[in-house]
Amino acid sequence: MSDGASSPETTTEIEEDPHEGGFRAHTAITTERGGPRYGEFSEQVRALMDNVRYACPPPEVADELIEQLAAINEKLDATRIDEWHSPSGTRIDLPARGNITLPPFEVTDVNDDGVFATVTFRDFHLGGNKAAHGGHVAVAFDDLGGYASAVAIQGVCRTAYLTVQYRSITPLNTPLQAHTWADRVDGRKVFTKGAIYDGDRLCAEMDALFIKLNPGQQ
Ligand SMILES: CCCCCCCC(=O)SCCNC(=O)CCNC(=O)[C@H](O)C(C)(C)COP(=O)(O)OP(=O)(O)OC[C@H]1O[C@@H](n2cnc3c(N)ncnc32)[C@H](O)[C@@H]1OP(=O)(O)O
Repeated sequence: MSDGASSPETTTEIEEDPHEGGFRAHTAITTERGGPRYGEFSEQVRALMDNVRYACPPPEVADELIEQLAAINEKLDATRIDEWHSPSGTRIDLPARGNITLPPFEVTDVNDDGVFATVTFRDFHLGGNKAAHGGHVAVAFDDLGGYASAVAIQGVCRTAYLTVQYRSITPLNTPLQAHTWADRVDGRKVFTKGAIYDGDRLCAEMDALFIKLNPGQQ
């Protein structure tokens, strides 16, 4: 029995050696984890997060929702698995690789000029007065910057620092153009830049350092 708040005791570890450092698992990339409806499932969770951000449930509705959510959490708790085999983060066919903790993005191109993506901040990502929260903007940059760094240096990187210049309001529920690229590589260091635009308008810029992990490095 679980209260649904946290339940690591039920997380199933799969017996193999899935880890060689960083984010890299030995497990195969597959778009089949979670089944054919995992994308719909993720979208329902995102819709829940959006609705909760704006919801003001009257007490009787809250009573009902608490029961329903507790039942859902109990059901989900029973399906927990280790991070390497979880579909979230590995479903490369879905927005943000199926990771609902990231603002949903779709990578449109990866080439010598870097990574190009469309990112949409949703109601859940509200900072205030219809604008995206700056932290969520940084999350998008971290992931897409990490991607550009990994491509540039052909290895897994971790963020050493990441700064964001917020140039103008980043709107919600608007497909925005994101671009991240390796500006300079020096040994294991990838100096990476990024920008998010709403059409011609610059919303934010990133200046970051990603470090290529050594073999086995966490
Ligand atoms: C596709 C999916 C993409 C997903 C991307 C998501 C990325 C993330 O969010 S990672 C999570 C956030 N980051 C972290 O938790 C990292 C925590 N920090 C660390 O683990 C370590 O400090 C780490 C790995 C960054 C560097 O440590 P280590 O490998 O020992 O390197 P270290 O020898 O200290 O430094 C290497 C070089 O970088 C430089 N350096 C390291 N950190 C910094 C820094 N913050 N500022 C400036 N320079 C730095 C060092 O001076 C050194 O330079 P040089 O080679 O010229 O002497």
